[in-house]
Amino acid sequence: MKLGLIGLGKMGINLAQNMMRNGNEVVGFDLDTKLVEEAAGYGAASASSLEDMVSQLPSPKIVWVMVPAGKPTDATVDQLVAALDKDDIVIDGGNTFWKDSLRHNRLLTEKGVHYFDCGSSGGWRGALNGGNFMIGGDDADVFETIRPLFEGISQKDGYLYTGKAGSGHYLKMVHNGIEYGMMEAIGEGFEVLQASDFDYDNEAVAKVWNNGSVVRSWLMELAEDAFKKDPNLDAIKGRMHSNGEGQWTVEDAMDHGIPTPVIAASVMTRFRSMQDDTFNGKVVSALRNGFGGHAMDKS
Ligand SMILES: O=C(O)[C@H](O)[C@@H](O)[C@H](O)[C@H](O)COP(=O)(O)O
Repeated sequence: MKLGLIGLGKMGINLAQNMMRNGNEVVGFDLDTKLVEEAAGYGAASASSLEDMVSQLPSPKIVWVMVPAGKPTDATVDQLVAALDKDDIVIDGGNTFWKDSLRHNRLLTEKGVHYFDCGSSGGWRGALNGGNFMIGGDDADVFETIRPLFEGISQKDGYLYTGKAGSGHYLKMVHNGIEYGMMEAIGEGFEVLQASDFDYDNEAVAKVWNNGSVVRSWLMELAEDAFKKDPNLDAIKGRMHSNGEGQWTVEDAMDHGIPTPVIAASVMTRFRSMQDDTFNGKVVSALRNGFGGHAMDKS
């Protein structure tokens, strides 16, 4: 099929190649013209604006949005509401917060445009070679018209139509909550090994665990790769950025009264990692000193 792709960053440009390799025609658009040229080098048709991209598509038009979640996706959806017509299709492949997806669904549906919220997993490698997709959307029949696209760009059994709008991005949010907890457990385990009385080779440990152990996994393979390049990760800081999905998972769990201590702790640990010092620590230190005369480290 022929479709427009907005957002040719590291996910989008790889997805474009994957789509074209699987028999689709892609019209690529990005605010960065260099990325549009790069996509053209892989065989995508170029668009100079979102409207130009839309004008190059046959009806019903299919547009895949692959821009950062939040304001950039909001702005893109607003433009698409203006540029598209009844029966056109929008697929948001980004990590949009599911309640924003519901709002986007409302905006597009009012115009008769079908909306699919698609959680995309597997990183840039998956986008390029076969990814994993969780797709929500109110109209199951319309999903059938875009199923062949997912059949081509996914790993075998690597996509799922999850039901009504919002359910795709919701599922991806929970996936990422799990991802936070798994990575935190791996990180903690290696920190214990680092501090132990024994002399472990991190790469060798990750490697042996990747061959038949219960904790073998893609994340452990990525750990093995990282330790191979830098045995004690001396070149990087332990600051853990986050895009929000772990936090959203915990917030939604709390709304439902569901305890998620592992995911919650992993979110808090990420936040703590971004601070050089804490006011909390200063307060506790001052209190210990107050009641027990315990030592305080001066700043
Ligand atoms: O499944 C995936 O392929 C990843 O989860 C991907 O979506 C992305 O790398 C995360 O959004 C990072 O999320 P954090 O920045 O919150 O760790």
